Amino acid sequence: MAAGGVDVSRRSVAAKKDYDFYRNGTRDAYLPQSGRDGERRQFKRSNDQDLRRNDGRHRSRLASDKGELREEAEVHRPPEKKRKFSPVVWNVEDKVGKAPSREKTKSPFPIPATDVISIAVTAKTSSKDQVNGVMSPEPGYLAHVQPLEARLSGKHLVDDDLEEGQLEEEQVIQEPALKTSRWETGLTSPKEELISHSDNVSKTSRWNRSSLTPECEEAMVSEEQQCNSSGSGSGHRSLEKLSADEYSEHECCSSDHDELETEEPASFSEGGMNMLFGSRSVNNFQKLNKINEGTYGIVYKARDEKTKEIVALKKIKMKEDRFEEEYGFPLTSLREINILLSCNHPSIVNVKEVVVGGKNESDVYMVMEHLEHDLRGVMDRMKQPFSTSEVKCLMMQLLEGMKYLHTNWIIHRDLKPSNLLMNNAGELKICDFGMARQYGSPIKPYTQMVVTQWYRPPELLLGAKEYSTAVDMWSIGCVMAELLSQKPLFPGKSELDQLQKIFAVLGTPNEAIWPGFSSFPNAKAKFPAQPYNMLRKKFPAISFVGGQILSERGFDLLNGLLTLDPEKRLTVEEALNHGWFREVPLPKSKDFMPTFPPKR
Ligand SMILES: Nc1ncnc2c1ncn2[C@@H]1O[C@H](COP(=O)(O)OP(=O)(O)OP(=O)(O)O)[C@@H](O)[C@H]1O
Repeated sequence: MAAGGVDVSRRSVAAKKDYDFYRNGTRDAYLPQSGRDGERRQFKRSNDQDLRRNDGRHRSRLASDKGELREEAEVHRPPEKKRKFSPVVWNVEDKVGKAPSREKTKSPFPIPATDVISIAVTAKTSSKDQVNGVMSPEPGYLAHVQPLEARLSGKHLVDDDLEEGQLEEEQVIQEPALKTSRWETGLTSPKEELISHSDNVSKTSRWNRSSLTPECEEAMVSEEQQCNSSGSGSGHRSLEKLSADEYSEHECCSSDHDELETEEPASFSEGGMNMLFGSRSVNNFQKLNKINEGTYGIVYKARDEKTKEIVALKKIKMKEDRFEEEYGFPLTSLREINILLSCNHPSIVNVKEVVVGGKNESDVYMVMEHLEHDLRGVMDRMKQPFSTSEVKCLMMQLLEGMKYLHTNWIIHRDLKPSNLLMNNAGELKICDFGMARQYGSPIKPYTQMVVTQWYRPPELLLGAKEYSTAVDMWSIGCVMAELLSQKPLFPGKSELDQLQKIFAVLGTPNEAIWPGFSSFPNAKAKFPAQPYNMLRKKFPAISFVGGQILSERGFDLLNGLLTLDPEKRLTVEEALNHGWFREVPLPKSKDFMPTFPPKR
């Protein structure tokens, strides 16, 4: 194989042999029928097209041509999913760019002013950027809690009064609308239908935009400063300016700082978000010990005094300094609560309710099911890596959870071992949805400053602004590698170092390997030429020293997840259907997964 000029495209038949060599280090070692390509071919026969659509991987085909988009949009509607709550609605008003109508959105419930807890959701423009919302005066138990954005959205779910002409264009462009939300199987109750709206939402809000897609989520609260204030936020800088010691901590990741940078400037009037009316007090819980402290919250183990159930309480860290550019309730937490309240899957941590109180009356806590461990802690304490069948058990659960999210148009954007909880019943659950967001079509530019650096895919490191579910699949590949070897695969010290580490193992890409690579903003950096894929060396099929081995199929799955070109990277469906999970050793039953002593 000629170095540097090899087309290793998985779609290129002509280059297949070279490609096999590139992937495996040797031509002979690759057995297509038993490997992933075999699996993928088999899998694709059935519904490859649908899967790709469900997985948002066809984004590059979403051109601006309206006719084309209509066609795409029609097939984009995801299947209905079982969720805890049906409607999650963002700026439904904005589809026609009109100011909200108070008549239509007034809550039918009388709101006792004294009982309302007001939380300022603010951002760059501080006290100006506040949104009001009111939840119904029902008890704050989960079954009655409406997703927060819905409470904030300030608009009836379906605006029947919209003029046809006004909607038409948006419908053509962005069919998978939340107007007919993917979670909306019909409006379930008057309470869900009616969302009160603040008098204070400005007509000139930048969120009054014409979008019906799930990205409307962005529209509800200003978020510009979320990332910059975060202790772990890395902020976006060019690769050239980065040096290794700028990353003192590997867990650097920031929020959607610039996701709305193309939006109009915010203009909001004063207000409060009266969203927690009726929520229980945190005094109903006895705090037992602090489990962990993250960027956005402090997590406690606690006991529900009433039910005696052990739970995890995540206290949302408020941005308290009014003179800072942002203060108030962090958008990331709002997103996290909303998404987690909506999700219902065994591999996704269950948020039971939101409670308030504590030292400050306005403290907000998420009440979650409690899991004893996270994978980071477990791996740090294990004497040897998980066995192959244990890795399969964990990977299956992770992929099932991710399939649920991707099918519901949610990208997690921060998958890493510390965000994968595990209990002594062998269950794995995905947590920390602070970075998660919904996506839609056409894909809009999002911030690339997501995903903790070690688990961040090359397209983000190279500066891609348009991305989708493939970013999670890369992180899953990194997690799989770490589960097998018990050490991080790409522990980069800076973004540049991160890319160099990736290319050193997977090969330096070029236009043949990854069409479009050279047009990424950060692709101009001089990367050392590495023409071969060295991944197999790290995960050998045979070990003479008794180390972990990875079968041909296992390697094929790992290599498919860690594919540089996101267009060619495995989708969650493809990964789940991979033959590795069906070959011996089979995935271990959860009942037989190892248990671990509690953390000290
Ligand atoms: N439901 C839970 N049960 C037990 N432990 C949990 C639970 N949720 C979170 N934790 C622990 O708390 C840690 C931090 O939680 P989480 O990641 O949600 O906080 P965060 O502030 O968003 O963190 P980050 O800084 O990564 O964004 C997790 O890594 C995990 O160890």
